[in-house]
Amino acid sequence: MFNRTARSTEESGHINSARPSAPGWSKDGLILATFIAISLVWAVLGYHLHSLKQTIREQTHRDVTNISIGVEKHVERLLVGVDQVMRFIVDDYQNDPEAFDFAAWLRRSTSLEGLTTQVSMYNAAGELQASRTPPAPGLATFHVRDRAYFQALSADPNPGLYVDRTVRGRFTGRYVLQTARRLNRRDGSFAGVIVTSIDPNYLSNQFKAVDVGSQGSIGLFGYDGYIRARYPQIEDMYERNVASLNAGKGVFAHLAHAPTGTYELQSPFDQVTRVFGYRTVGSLPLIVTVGKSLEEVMLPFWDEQRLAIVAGLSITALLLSLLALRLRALKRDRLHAAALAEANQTLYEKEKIARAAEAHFRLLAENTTDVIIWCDSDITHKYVSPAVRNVLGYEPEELIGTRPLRFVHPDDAEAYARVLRDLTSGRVEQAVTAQRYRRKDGVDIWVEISFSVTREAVTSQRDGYVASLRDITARKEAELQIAHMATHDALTGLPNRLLFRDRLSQERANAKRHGNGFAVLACDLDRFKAVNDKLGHPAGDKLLALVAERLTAEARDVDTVARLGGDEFAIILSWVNDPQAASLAAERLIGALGRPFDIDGVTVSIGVSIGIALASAEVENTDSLLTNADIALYKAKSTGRNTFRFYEAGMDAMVAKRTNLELDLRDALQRGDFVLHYQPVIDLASDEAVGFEALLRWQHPVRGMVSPADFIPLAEETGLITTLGAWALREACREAASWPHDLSVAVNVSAIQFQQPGLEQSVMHALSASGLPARRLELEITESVLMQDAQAVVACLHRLRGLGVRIALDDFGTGYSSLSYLRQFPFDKIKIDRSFIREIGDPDAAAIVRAVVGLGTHLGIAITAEGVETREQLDQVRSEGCTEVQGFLFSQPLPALDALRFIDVRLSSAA
Ligand SMILES: Nc1nc2c(ncn2[C@@H]2O[C@@H]3COP(=O)(O)O[C@H]4[C@@H](O)[C@H](n5cnc6c(=O)[nH]c(N)nc65)O[C@@H]4COP(=O)(O)O[C@H]3[C@H]2O)c(=O)[nH]1
Repeated sequence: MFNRTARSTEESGHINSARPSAPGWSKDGLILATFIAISLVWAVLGYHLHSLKQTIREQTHRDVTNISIGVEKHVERLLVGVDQVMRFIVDDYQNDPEAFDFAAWLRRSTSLEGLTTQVSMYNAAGELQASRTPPAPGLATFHVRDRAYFQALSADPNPGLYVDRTVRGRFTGRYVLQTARRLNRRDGSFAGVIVTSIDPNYLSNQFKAVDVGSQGSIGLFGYDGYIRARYPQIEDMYERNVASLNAGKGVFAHLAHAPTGTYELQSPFDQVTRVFGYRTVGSLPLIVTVGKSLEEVMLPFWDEQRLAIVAGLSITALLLSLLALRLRALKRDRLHAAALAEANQTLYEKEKIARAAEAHFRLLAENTTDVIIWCDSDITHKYVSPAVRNVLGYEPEELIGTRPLRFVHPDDAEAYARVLRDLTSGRVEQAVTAQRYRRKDGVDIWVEISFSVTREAVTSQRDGYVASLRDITARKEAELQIAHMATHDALTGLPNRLLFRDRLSQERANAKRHGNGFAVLACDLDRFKAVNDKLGHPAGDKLLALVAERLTAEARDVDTVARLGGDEFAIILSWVNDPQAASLAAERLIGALGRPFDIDGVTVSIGVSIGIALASAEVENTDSLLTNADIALYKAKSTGRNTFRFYEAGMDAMVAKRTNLELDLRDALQRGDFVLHYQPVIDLASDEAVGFEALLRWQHPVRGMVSPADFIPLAEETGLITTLGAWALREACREAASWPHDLSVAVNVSAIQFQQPGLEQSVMHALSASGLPARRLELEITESVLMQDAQAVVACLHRLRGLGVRIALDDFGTGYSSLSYLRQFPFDKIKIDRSFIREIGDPDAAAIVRAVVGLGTHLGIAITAEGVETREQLDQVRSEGCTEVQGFLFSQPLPALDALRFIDVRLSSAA
């Protein structure tokens, strides 16, 4: 187009002096032609502006449609992910309501953290049964019978997921988006509901990451017209019904005609007119809207319009001048023949005008940020505007004579060639396409190109194409980022639960096709919580990232390593046909995570427990595979950690039994089913009771008295020992404060209590609350306490000793390197384990007791013999030099009242 103009300019310059000006033109004809030309110029400019406006508008409609697809998919994945977990919980509950363990589900479903603020369960009367976070004191009796979801789910025996309004939550008073599912009893009757409270701010923040311009908006609505989440947020937005606010013109008016589409609307909230794309969210009763400000997207248009008006006015002025000149020339022609020279001059002026006109058109093309291109009918570049320097890094001249396909990324070349074929074959008049272009500096960028056919003015034959090309990399990257965010864990970059489940389905399809097996590994880090508590969350995050690196390094390319949430990872091992291959892989993973980690200069050691479920080509249900791997993981953790176990049939029942015991234990703590019994400690020099050892008893309403040997390990494993131990300390000190004659009380302290913060506070609190002098309290610890972080434990023991409390080493002789522990901390007492006393008739056992007594005497430590049952044993431990004894020979552990009576009897018999 521009080249053609240039050529004609040269030709007219050549005839300028030779050809008389427009012979045969009448005055009226000239005036008419000039006004037609002016009208044409304005018509062309008007048409150009009109089509540009249309293009921007249509492009914006396409943009908001594309972005709304991304946002809709993202929201759907999030909500379906939440619902998936709820469906698992509902299934698990309905399979066996009695064995159902809500707490265990919550621990396993850490993927809900962040997105959700609460997961809770209500009975058929709408009363709270359990929740992830306990209600604030004073809220314990609220009910949810008035909630819409409760009423809907209790009335409908077969409802799906119920998505409620965003309302103020009962637990926190903050706005939450509640989704709920119905729980049935075995007979199908209504048993209650499970409710997940989603943080609408979480969704708003995700929307914020999407580029919709500074005045754009993204909203999530329910079919009821209420806002579920929106960015930017507006005051009271959850209370406003958008359907009635925008009656007849908003998203709901359009939704009545089609589930997806676009529209334009002035927002009643901030009066901004936006182009909206809307879509229903999968099968959920929700709609997303994505809006871009019309004013914002039209900015390039207004610039272009200004330029066009300037150009139009200039051309008009020039044409009018030309007309005036021509009229004058005509007049002179008629006056005498010498007017020929003047007419030539007029021609020259005309030439100037034409040049100016071209210059103005060129100005238009050269001042837009889009690259304007004209190609001939062969799609060879004939004109390229200077904006190409910014967009592709080439000089315009470098592109002249080249063809577009040369610059396209090889992966996009085929699709692009198809579009160009559609144009050249005449199938279409216009085309808009987006693909990657390679810049001159080798960087690939995303560009969008709109082609329109141009036609020769006189014949209307196609003679080329005008194209405008713009850089849309930022928009594309935002779209790709949204897709990535929805399927990957932000911290480690590993696939998240959603993608993991997808890969699991693919793996199953592959296995079916090829007849191979595969394995699912559920991995849980050991001692991760301790690192997190001790070094803080940023250190915990770094550790998780390093763990992800090591797991990925151990896996093969065909395997999938995913982070399911918290310290929970999962791996799909492809093409695994025998357990041995899975064992080897698990051993490698345990070895890799067993090596110490360096976190900002601090060396940290953790471990990993792994549950393995093997899948054959016939496996039907991929969900059960992960559940089975989880059950095997549970078994691995309970049998010692840093190990792996395969899933075996029947494990579920065993896990359920253990889970029941754990639940019982938690209930017992709340009901106060624990008591302390007291076993007297006898001083061998005076034969007097000098104190009592406090021993826990569980008075179970059904099982009767449960031995601590049965429940202490479980309490340690579940962390309940911290609460239980603190209670035992308070209770023992309270009881001992009422004993006469400075009798002391010994309390067992578990190794786990040393790993948790707060042990010293518990001891100080028990002493100050009871008024018991610290010297009358003795803490009994076992060697296992010193086997953990010995330095930290010894420091803690010193601080406890600083309070005046005495420290005894319990069960001495049952560990591995007992004597070395005696060097680490100056204990006040050693208690020789009763297994040695039972065997004391045996010369070897007697020799060991003698050695310990010798060591104790040498270090000035009192020695207690535990489990003395017979007079012979008493005589022997006395002759070996023990200073104190405990055992059934004197008394079984006694309830508190009997212990007091025991003291009275001893005192009166001594008197
Ligand atoms: N066969 C026999 N046994 C005797 C004799 N004299 C005492 N015993 C038993 O030996 C155990 C001594 O406690 P332990 O070694 O600290 O061993 C305790 C201790 O490790 C743990 N435990 C008990 N109460 C607590 C507590 O409050 N906190 C912690 N962390 N552990 C506790 O449970 C273990 C078992 O406690 P119990 O079943 O009460 O068992 C007690 C006691 O009843 C005897 O002459 N013959």
